[in-house]
Amino acid sequence: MASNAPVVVSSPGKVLIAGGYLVLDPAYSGVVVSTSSRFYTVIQESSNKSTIRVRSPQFENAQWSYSVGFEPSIAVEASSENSSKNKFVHLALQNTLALAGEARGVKKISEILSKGLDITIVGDNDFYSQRAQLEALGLPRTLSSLSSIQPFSPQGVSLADVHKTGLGSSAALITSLVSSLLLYLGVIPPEALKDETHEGRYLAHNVSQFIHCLAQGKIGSGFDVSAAVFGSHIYTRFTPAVLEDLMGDDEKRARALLSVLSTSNKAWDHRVRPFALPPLTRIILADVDAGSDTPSLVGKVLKWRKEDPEKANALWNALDTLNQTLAKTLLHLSDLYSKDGTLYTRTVSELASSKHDQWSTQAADNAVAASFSEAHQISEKIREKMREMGSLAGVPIEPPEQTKLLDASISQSGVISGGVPGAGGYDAVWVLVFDPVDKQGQQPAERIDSLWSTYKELDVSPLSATESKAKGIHLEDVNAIRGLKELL
Ligand SMILES: Nc1ncnc2c1ncn2[C@@H]1O[C@H](COP(=O)(O)OP(=O)(O)O)[C@@H](O)[C@H]1O
Ligand SMILES: C[C@@](O)(CCOP(=O)(O)OP(=O)(O)O)CC(=O)O
Repeated sequence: MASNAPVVVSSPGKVLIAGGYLVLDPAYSGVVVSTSSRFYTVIQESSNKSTIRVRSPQFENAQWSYSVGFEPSIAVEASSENSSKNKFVHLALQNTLALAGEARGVKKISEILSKGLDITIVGDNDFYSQRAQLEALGLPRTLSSLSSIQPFSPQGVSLADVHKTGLGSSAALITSLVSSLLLYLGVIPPEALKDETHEGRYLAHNVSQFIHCLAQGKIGSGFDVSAAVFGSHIYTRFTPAVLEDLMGDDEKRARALLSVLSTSNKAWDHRVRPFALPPLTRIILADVDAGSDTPSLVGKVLKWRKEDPEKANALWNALDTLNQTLAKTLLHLSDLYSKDGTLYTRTVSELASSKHDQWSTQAADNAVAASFSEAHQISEKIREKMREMGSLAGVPIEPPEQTKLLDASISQSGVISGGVPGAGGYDAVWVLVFDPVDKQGQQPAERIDSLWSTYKELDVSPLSATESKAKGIHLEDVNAIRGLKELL
């Protein structure tokens, strides 16, 4: 695929709307929504022989040079002149190039790299808190203010100091970087990034999943990488054993990269089942300025599960049933839309201007209203169980401050449901609102926007993301992405 035109590959961020903690266990599944906010990797040919230069122009001190050696095997070495390190980028280059060498032969890869590469990486503004930008512009923290910030806005800090919003920057970054390299080096064809079921996409998944685990130093559930590759879906994790051999030992890694990561390796047993939010709805995410440390929450919940397996398993089974019912109900709404779009569209317009506790009148003889009402009730039960898990494990999964914010949000007219994403904690919430075709009067999204921007008890800032319907990794045209070409 090496050519003079830049290769641009994007990958979306994620929100785990149901299945936090449970998704760590292959016996359960999580519902993950991919976001319109994406990471973009641009690869251009350079004139520096066997040198790879990587830039992240949104950050200070974020330019790294690597030399590539081909004898006795492919080795990517960071230049001693680099003023900072980027472990994620370095491991992605080393392992993707090594795998490409195995797949296509080292000679072929050295030919492609004979001119060197210039790589630019950027993430949409949503991945990093825009509070400082809004303040500098004198703008309130609203959805419309966010649209006035320049794309890929410079953060004025180094990567180590940036405030992340929880959309999974490292998973989206690794996935877009690995996929763009696989494409550039001719390991996968462009079709792999267009066709949802192409084998090349599965390879991009396995390689990205592995490199992300290696960079994080642990084998996580992988729902974030999976969302970056496949878009919104119901995710069941892979058994960690598939990656164990590659994790520690450099020797084994050098010998077995392709055989372990190959799509023909039956040990990859993750499952990706279709999911999408219902038509005429919109997810709205908030970054709450009160951080939580996901690994420490996870550690405590897993410790509790080990200590009190009977209670924990009963709670997890009950939660899983609710999570799967929520997914089914939301998917059923898409079916109802396909069967009778007129009824669906009219019902959404009606429900959009009333609160959830008033929907029961319509629900009696209207399947669309009944399903939305059910979705509301199930997600409230999920919140209840997540709070129960938090109090049993002694961790703030949906702490009282977040309960208050969510209750105030969900009681607005036209709001279907909400919760704390992923591991929960203090740092984020999501809500699902109606987005009707006929937009008369104040819209549900505007109600949320106004509630959050005047909310006094927590510092809440919306993100601009909606659900990405483009299924995961996407091959882009550099001219079609606002603000991208100017950064190259
Ligand atoms: N724009 C970027 N350019 C290069 N590397 C990035 C960028 N954004 C994030 N990263 C990499 O991802 C790492 C952050 O990973 P992590 O703390 O796991 O974040 P997250 O929770 O968002 O996935 C950074 O240290 C850096 O290596
Ligand atoms: C607890 C979990 O199941 C979900 C965590 O989801 P988050 O979206 O909260 O994760 P971070 O991106 O690390 O903040 C752990 C896991 O599945 O890895």
